[in-house]
Amino acid sequence: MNVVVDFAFSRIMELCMYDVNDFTEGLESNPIYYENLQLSKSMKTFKYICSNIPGPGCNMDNYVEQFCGCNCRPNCEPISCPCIKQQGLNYQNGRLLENIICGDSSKAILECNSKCSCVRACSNKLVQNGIKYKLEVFTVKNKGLALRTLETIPRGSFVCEYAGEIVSEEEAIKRSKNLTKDDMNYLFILNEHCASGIIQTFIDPKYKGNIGRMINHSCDPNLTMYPVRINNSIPRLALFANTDIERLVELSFSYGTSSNCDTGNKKACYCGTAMCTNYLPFDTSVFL
Ligand SMILES: C[S@@+](CC[C@H](N)C(=O)[O-])C[C@H]1O[C@@H](n2cnc3c(N)ncnc32)[C@H](O)[C@@H]1O
Repeated sequence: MNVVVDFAFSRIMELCMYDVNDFTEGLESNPIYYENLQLSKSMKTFKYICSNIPGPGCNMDNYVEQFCGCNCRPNCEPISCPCIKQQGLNYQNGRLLENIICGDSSKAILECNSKCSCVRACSNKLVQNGIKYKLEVFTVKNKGLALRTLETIPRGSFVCEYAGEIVSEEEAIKRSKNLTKDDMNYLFILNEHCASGIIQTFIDPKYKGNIGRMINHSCDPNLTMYPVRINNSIPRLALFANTDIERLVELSFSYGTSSNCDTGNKKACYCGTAMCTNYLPFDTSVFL
């Protein structure tokens, strides 16, 4: 009991002492700095969270711990661990497997969970252990704020999640209705194609979110997003390096493929890559 109290006390002390320029308010294991930035109005009421939380309309039934745990100790072996055997191997040496990076985007990534007996450093626990690389928020012409790395990130490494409030479709539509062409859009709609149809997950880090909300779109991105499941069926949107990323390079992922709107909401893309399609991808389904 004392240990728990001591731990809680030292955590409170840590939080009281976090650097004022730490975007994560001391909540991530490494501070993520931003200096001399013009923060938009919405940033002043923004609350940092490390991973998804249920927002308005979220189905709480999906939030309970749903998966069984393994009894592997201390680490999991691919041939014997039931979690790995269920969905296949995901990581090797702390990186996403090459065959997943090279295109098996349909593979379900299931990590060991809080019911498992394996250690925190288990080879099947990566996303849940949080951000490892030193990152920095900075400003880019025409794109607003952005995120870059302060150290080299090898291909296949986990960088961060795109985390926010999980909201219902109705709430997503409500939040999108008031957006003008000039507003930044943070709502991400994940469409997962499965045997029973398309499962949609609406993640909005506008008011409550993690550092992933600072990452801009690129038509030739250096990060790729994979849905990862840990304790329940709600996907965590994990961003992995799809190439070696040098120090000070801006991090980017593709917001999607569709730019199928003629609603006047089309927004110019300033990713500046040779592959640029000139417009940001745009999912019209919630902009009715
Ligand atoms: C998730 S936010 C990214 C962080 C944002 N730049 C900020 O300052 O908070 C998405 C918004 O950033 C801007 N953005 C992202 N990528 C862009 C790009 N390639 N070109 C132009 N604007 C971009 C758009 O306004 C978009 O709606």
